[in-house]
This record gives sequence, structure tokens and C-alpha cells, in this order.
Amino acid sequence: MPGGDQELGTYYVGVDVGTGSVRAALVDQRGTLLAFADQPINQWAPQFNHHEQSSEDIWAACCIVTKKVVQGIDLNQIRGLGFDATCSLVVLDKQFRPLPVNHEGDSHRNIIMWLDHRAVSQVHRINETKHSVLQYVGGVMSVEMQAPKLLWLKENLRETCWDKAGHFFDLPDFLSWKATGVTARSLCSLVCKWTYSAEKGWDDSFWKMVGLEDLVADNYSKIGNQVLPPGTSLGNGLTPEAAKDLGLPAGIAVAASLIDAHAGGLGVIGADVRGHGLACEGQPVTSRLAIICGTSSCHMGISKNPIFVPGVWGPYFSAMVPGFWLNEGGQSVTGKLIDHMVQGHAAFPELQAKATARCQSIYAYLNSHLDLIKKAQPVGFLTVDLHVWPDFHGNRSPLADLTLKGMVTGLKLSQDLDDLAILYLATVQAIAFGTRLIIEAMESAGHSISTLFLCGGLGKNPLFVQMHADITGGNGKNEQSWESCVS
Ligand SMILES: Nc1ncnc2c1ncn2[C@@H]1O[C@H](COP(=O)(O)OP(=O)(O)O)[C@@H](O)[C@H]1O
Ligand SMILES: O=C(CO)[C@H](O)[C@H](O)COP(=O)(O)O
Repeated sequence: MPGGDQELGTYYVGVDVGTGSVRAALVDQRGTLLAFADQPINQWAPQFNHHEQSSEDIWAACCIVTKKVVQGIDLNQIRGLGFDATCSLVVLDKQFRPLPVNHEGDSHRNIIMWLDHRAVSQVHRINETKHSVLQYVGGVMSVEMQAPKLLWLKENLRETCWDKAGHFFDLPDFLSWKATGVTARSLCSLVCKWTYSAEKGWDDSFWKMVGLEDLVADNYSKIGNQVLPPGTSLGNGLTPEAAKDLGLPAGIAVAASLIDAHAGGLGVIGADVRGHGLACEGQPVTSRLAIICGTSSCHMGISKNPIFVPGVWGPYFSAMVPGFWLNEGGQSVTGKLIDHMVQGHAAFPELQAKATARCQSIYAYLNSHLDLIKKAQPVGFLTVDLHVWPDFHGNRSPLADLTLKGMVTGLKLSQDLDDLAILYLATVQAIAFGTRLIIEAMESAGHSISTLFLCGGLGKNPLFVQMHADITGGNGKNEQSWESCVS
């Protein structure tokens, strides 16, 4: 519950929609966290590489967590509300009702999630055009972006979805519309996922060349023709209907939103580091790399001038920090990969039972188990003959190859808890080596990075943070996990 100088203060509510859950935070005017709540959200995978969610389910979760964090405070002291969310594609009809994005015709499932890889053929054809907008996504468009998904809907669900669609939103923009009734899109979403240029706007020739010329109609009304910088106050603020849903006063300011990784990046990249002995102290903010590590990891580096890094998304102007260019490296599955490896192992039930008996998370238990079995050696040496290639869901950066698959070498016949712990360690190390490859690609292209700032669910894992420090060349002092970030 909030405390301290609450009578004097004002409050702000931030809602963060990740892949697996929705989180709300109540903060005061200094940004101090006063209350926090989270709520899981549903995902459907009706077939391989298809991942769907429901905008109604997500909105309901936003309402639950928001009501929880404002319990017991004077609602009249709340000054503003902001959303961030994954860059998933929400589809609504002309009356703003959900439309199905699946062959089953289930309109409850009206979101194609960011990690959905159904549009493989579509993204190949888009990349074959070699259109100039592709220069601003690392040279190769990802199957996780919106244009290939839109083309998939047009080619596969013409009657049930495409022809009826009135509005295609990035999830962060859907949430700000739901709260305010304003259909303006955030510059963050449109630049990073939809090929919009902060300087030149939409490029008609791209949409025409890829077979989505219908979206150019009515001045791009279906995908956004009013574009605002993140943080801009929207319309007349919170509508009475949304206010009732969320348990907040009508009319409070609602900000144009951000993609979740960008909110996390913005939250940590400008941190005050004085007194921590970090290499970036007194150096420009461009020497920092924010890594937002949840289901996926996103590597956010900024620069004064555009830097073109092959296989790394961007450069995106003003999409995260106003006035700066952003490069966004990424690994499509990191937390999800660790969970997959651990939960799929034969010794997982034993791990769960032992962790529960000690009231620990499975990861805290595994970390202490590794400490136990490493004996006098550094923990990293436990994997001298076990190696993982982490691209189980393709490689987002820097290889930009969605066809890559995962690999494990050095397997033995035993399947006990020691094996599980070592496989977990090798997976974490493989992810950290992936980060190192991304940093090397960014540095070869002109970035100069001295300090990593980690946040997100994996930031709670000291082994994950330490392996990133060791493997990217730090000494464990120059990297720090900033858990205050809500992403
Ligand atoms: N206490 C913890 N210790 C270690 N890892 C954790 C812990 N809690 C969550 N994680 C990891 O973080 C990941 C989820 O991070 P989160 O930021 O919540 O994801 P998202 O924003 O994508 O929903 C999980 O996949 C899990 O691997
Ligand atoms: O593509 C992304 C940002 O550009 C993110 O990977 C995506 O939004 C999922 O984020 P998270 O792993 O935090 O759920």
C-alpha cells in the first residue's frame, strides 16, 4: 500500500502488457513505486507458429491490475495514465468489434502476437522487393513485423477478416484508443513495426509494391493517419466508459503509448549512475545499451546520427528517446527458451518439488544447485562439453534468419537434476553469447557501448545477469540489473 507523503502527492498509473502477463504500477510524481499488481493473460497456439491473444482478455486484465494498485488512495490525486505493450497486431471491424485472425473464425482471438511466424511466405516476398524502407529495419524485414502479417490476413482470411476490417492497431495503440476513443497512433509503434518514417511519413510505393495498396486508401485510415510522439496527451483524456472499467476518474490524462521494450529502454537508459563506478559515468548516453529481457530480449542502443547495422532493426528516429536514433537488436525467445528447456526436462518435477519445499523459485533453486556442484571451479566451467545454440525460434539479430533452429551438443544418457541445472546454465550462456554477437555487430557499424542495463523478468535472475557480464567482456561491476523497470 502506498505510504509516506501521499496526502501531499499526486499519482500516475503505468500499465505494462508483456507477453505472459499485465502489470500495473502506481508511482508518485518523483517516479517512486508505491504499488504493483500483475495478472496473467491467455495465449492460444492453434497450430505451429501461430500465436494469438484476445484484446478483450487483455483489457480485462488491465482493469484488474489498475483497480488493485489504486486501492486506498485518493483517486482525485491521480494525474495520468500510460500504457506500453508488446507489438502484437490487433484487428477490429468498422464498429471496433474484434475480428478473428484464425481459420476457426473465433473472433475472441483477434490478436496475432508479435512472436507469431505464420507469415513466412509473405515476408520473403516483401524482402525480395528490396524496397528502400527495408534499410530502416536492418536491411531485412522480420516476420514478426506488421506488414507480412497484414498480407497473410489478406491472402488467407479475406472474407472473414480482411474485407470486414476497419482498424489494425499495434497493441499499445489499441490500449490508448480503448482508454480515450482516440485512434491516433504512437510514433514508436508505427516507426518500429509498420515502416512509417518520422521524417517522411508513409511510403505509398511500399504498400503498393507488396500488394497492400488497399491500406493507402482514405489516407491510411485503417492503419493510422494521425501520429503522435509517445507521451503526448490524447484527446480529452480517459473516457467515462474506460474510467468505469479501470476504476479511475474520467478525464485524467492518457499518454500516447510505447512498445514494451521501448518503455523499458526509456526507463533504464537514462538512469543516474553516479557513484556506482560504472564505465558509462560521465560518458554520453550513447555508450549505454538497455536490454529488456522477458519472454524475448531486446537490445536498445541510441545514437545522435543514424547507424545502419545489418540484421539489427532500425535506425528508428525518435521512436524511443526523442531526437535520437534507435537501433534495436533482439533475440525472439530468451525467457521463453529457458522456461522451455527447464520445463521439458525429465527432472523438472523433482526440481519443482525441491524448490517448493524450500519456498524458492525454480531459478533460485537451480542457481544454488549450480553453486553446489561447481566445487572449486567457476560455475561457467560446468558446461565445457555441453553447448546450446539458442535460435529455437529463428534468429532475430544479427543474422536475421527466421529459418534457424535450436541445437544442443554434448548430451549424455543421464537425466538427473545435475543435468537439468547444467543444461539450464548452457542455455543462459548461449543467450548471453547471442547478446555478444549483437553488440559486436552494433560496434562494427559505429556504436561504442561500455555498459549494459538489464531489466525485465530475467533481470531478477543473478546468473543471467552475471553470464551477460562475463560473456560480453565485463567484470561483473560494469553491468547492473535495474529492477525498477516495469517491462
Ligand atoms: N524470479 C525469477 N527468477 C528468474 N527468472 C525469472 C523470474 N521471474 C521470471 N523470470 C523469467 O522471466 C521471464 C518472463 O519475464 P517478463 O518480463 O515477465 O516477460 P513478459 O514481459 O514477456 O511477459 C520468464 O520467462 C522467466 O524465464
Ligand atoms: O518485439 C519486441 C519489441 O520490439 C518485443 O520482443 C515484443 O514486444 C515482446 O516483448 P516481451 O519479451 O517483453 O514480452
